[in-house]
Amino acid sequence: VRRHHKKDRSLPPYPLPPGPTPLPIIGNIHNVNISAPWLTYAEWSKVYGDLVYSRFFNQDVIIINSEKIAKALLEDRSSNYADRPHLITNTLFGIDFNTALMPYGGRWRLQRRFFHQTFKAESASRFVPMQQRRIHLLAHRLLESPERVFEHIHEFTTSVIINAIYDYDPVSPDDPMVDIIGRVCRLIAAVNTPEAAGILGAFPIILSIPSWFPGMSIKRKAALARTWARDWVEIPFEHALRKQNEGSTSPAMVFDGFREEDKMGGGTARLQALKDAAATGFLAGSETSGAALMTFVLAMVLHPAIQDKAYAEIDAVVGKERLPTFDDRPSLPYIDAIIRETLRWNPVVPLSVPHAVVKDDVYDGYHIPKGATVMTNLWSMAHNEFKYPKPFEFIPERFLYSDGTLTSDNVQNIAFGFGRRSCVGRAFADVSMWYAVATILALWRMSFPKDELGNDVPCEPKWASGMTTYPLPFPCRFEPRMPGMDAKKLEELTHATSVAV
Ligand code: HEM
Repeated sequence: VRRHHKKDRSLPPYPLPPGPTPLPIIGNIHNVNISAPWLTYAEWSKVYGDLVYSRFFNQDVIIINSEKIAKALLEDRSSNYADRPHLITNTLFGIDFNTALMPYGGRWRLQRRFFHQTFKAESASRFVPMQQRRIHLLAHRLLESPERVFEHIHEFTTSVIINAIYDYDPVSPDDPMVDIIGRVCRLIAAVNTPEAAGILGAFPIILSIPSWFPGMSIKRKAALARTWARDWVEIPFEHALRKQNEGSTSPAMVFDGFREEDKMGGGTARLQALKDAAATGFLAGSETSGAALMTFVLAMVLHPAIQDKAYAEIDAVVGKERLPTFDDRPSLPYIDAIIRETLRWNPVVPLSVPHAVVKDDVYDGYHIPKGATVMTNLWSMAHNEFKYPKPFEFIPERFLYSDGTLTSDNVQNIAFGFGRRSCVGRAFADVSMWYAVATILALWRMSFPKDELGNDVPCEPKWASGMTTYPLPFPCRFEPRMPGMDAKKLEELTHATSVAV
């Protein structure tokens, strides 16, 4: 009774934002569509408005469904919303080194600085020749085995980021270095479900049950994940150290970090921060860009008329004697409109990465409690029908003025988040996406497979669910657009394509 009264006395003077009525103990978790929670939150916003309060077990959760509120809180009051939720599962699985998941503070700042010095737009431009080289390799792979398009996309996105971070150039789609990271991510994705995270967060005592106890296999898998996570941090870093000692002159995040260390005098904590940031970047950069490109392929297969418009633009500007280079970008606005629409149509990180509130706040007469988890519903913002009429349709023209030039809406927030924790790899991702989209459209016509009468056999794509969402591999056809295309002709085309700087 005393506790109850004490709680009453300390009730905030402002009400919490409106939201669904929670059940005792579990809160609102039973109402959420676990495979696509952003859809539930979008539904809630229709009933309760763009700022919604809910509770998952004992955790306060604030959901932001509009760009206006996201800017007001995450950007205008950025330091108060730059924390991340403290999840017990991050330590359990050995991924608490990850820049994207770590609390706001000195350790995060150090890691973010390493990212910034390598991936800010001026520095990221050093990677353009490497990105161009790897996209030409993707073109060759597509010519050899077009039916493995999604594997080739995965190889492209992982290879550009692992090159940019560690100066490591994978030689095949199943390169062992790439798999060092892939295997731990697959293991964690399989066991670290939102339900497991919610229950373990609310009742951490469960973790004191021995791992041999029925139902506690999560502890055994977590021990394996911790070992593999150490390999993920150490093994690629050792490769970069070797390359540095051999005198490599390629640009790479780890080398930039070493140079910074020489200036600052180094130190164990700084070296560890560099290792941890590098390992984070590999994960953060590969799956997201791959997800966006898989969405692009689906959109193209569904919209042959959009491909035709893109072909007309590319043929007029680039011609058929070479492939697009980054220098062509200003003359190819329709390609950029397609990329923006891809990122809007299916924001690949639909709920962004959750933020957390540093201290109590008041917004628009509502109390935002300290420690609350903040979900930024980027999906809702991307499907705001006032800003984007017919939001479920794929319409690149919404980003073009009637004279064909690009509008000022570059969907950066919707794709890459708001405030101090927004994506630090956006400039690099932007170039990789541009190269992939422009080169694929220069070379290929994409469609659904055909039946014996030559009609399209469309399929209903299934979507991956998790922190990133994208269409799972689906059957599609890649036919060369240029007559007589073979390995020799492609080689001539890539040879004729000067390296953009
Ligand atoms: C199309 C590709 C990409 C998309 C859509 C994307 C999207 C995002 C989003 C939505 C966030 C969360 C922002 C927030 O918390 O408000 C994020 C964070 C982050 N991204 Fe990306 N990203 C992409 C590519 C990359 C690349 C290539 C890198 C590495 C160079 C990268 C590194 C990071 C890091 C380190 C964070 C955490 C930032 C922090 O917590 O301070 N991302 N990204």
